[in-house]
Amino acid sequence: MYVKICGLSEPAHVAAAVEAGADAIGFVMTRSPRRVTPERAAELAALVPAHVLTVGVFRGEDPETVRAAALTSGVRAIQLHGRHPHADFLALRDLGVTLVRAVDSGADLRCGAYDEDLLLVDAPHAGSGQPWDWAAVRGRPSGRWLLAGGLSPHNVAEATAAADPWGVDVSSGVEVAPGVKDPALIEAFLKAVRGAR
Ligand SMILES: O=C(O)c1ccccc1N[C@@H]1O[C@H](COP(=O)(O)O)[C@@H](O)[C@H]1O
Repeated sequence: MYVKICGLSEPAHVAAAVEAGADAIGFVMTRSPRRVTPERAAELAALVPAHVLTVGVFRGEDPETVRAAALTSGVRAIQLHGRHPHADFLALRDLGVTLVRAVDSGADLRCGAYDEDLLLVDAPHAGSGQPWDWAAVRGRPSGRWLLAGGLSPHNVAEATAAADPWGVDVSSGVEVAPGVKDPALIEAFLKAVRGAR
């Protein structure tokens, strides 16, 4: 099971996620309690070994703004929330990074329908930490897709059993306060996922 830990802003928490075995690490570069500047994301991304994917998270920004932030930060993937049109994914294709389309369950759930590489199926309010009806998407997404939205060390096994995703993504569920990660919760999340299958 592929695991992304999102919304990191401190070197110690990046190290904790890498040490725990995360496959991908996200830096939020849009309005959020977890927001980091592209320059800060670059400092954090430099601490991440090559086998771990670095992801810049955006919501609703135009492709040129996303492009500039991705180039400054050096992230190797771009995650777009907010029902971006297909044209926005095509406009970023030449960057040569992994493109992640983040949607709620009412969207087109075919990974690749917008020329993205990964699909992320999230709660209606991304980053809110609110669990939702994960079972409702079981069997609907196609291709490589991540389940997100209200996951935590306590419920991720239940969520993966319900939705049968290719991977999972967590932010609030490994925090002690909005934007404040807890290394012990990051480790517990990875253990819960790896033990879930
Ligand atoms: O984390 C945020 O604040 C955020 C802001 C804007 C877009 C996406 C955001 N986070 C993403 O939300 C999901 C799940 O978060 P949670 O575990 O429910 O808190 C995850 O993909 C984050 O990347």
